[in-house]
Amino acid sequence: MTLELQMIGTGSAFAKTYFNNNALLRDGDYTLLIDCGVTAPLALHRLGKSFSDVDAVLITHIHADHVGGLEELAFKMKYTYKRKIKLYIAESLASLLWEHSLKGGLYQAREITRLEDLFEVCPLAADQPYSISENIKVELIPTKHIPGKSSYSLYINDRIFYSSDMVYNPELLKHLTEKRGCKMILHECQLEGHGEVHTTLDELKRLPEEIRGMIYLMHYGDNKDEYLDQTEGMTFMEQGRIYKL
Ligand SMILES: O=c1ccn([C@@H]2O[C@@H]3COP(=O)(O)O[C@H]3[C@H]2O)c(=O)[nH]1
Ligand SMILES: [Zn+2]
Ligand SMILES: [Zn+2]
Repeated sequence: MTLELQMIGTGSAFAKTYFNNNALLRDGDYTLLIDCGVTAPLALHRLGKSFSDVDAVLITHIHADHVGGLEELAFKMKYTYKRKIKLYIAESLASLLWEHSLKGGLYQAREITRLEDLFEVCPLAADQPYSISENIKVELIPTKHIPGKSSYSLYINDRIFYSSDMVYNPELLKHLTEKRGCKMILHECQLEGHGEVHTTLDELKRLPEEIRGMIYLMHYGDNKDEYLDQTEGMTFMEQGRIYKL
């Protein structure tokens, strides 16, 4: 079965010409939303879609470009579509997501007091594969992003690495490609400046050619087009395009 990946956004946190870096991963009729940032509702709308098309959501970490659309998702599911979808999230992040991010907007005395009142919460342990649908298997890989805060990359079906937000980690990319059969790398990419909490394009350019050939760049800034001929064989992911995996 061929999976389809469609980035509803490919932008960095504060990009304005691209939506937040969130994705739809489709397995036939089943649709997993990977991260749900502030711009996710509008991004879906622009593609002629809505949260009614989503069967489950997976969260990589708690930044607004990855979770800021969950309040709308939760309210729409509860009051409009009247269904509780699965929320896949690292066990270390579930209570933080509620207490530090969603409770302020979603809490309603008696009716909505916990994340479980809105979602079927599926806590994921790191470094273990989970079956999400018939043909989607996901493993969370803890990766460094913000000091002192947990953040996760995804390893999908033992062949696709989805970095989400992370600092440069060439050893991990080498390990995945050399020892774990990784064939495709969807990697965040900061175009300019120092990669204090992200991975820069200059850092990715240092990788061996055979790894660069597997890399699709995402989470980039508004001026991506200035870098089209400076990627050393890496490919910019296009927002909205459907990729067959
Ligand atoms: O120590 C910090 C923490 C945060 N930030 C900015 O806030 C953004 C939050 O979302 P993001 O993780 O996609 O990108 C982050 C950066 O743009 C930063 O530059 N340095
Ligand atoms: Zn981000
Ligand atoms: Zn982040």
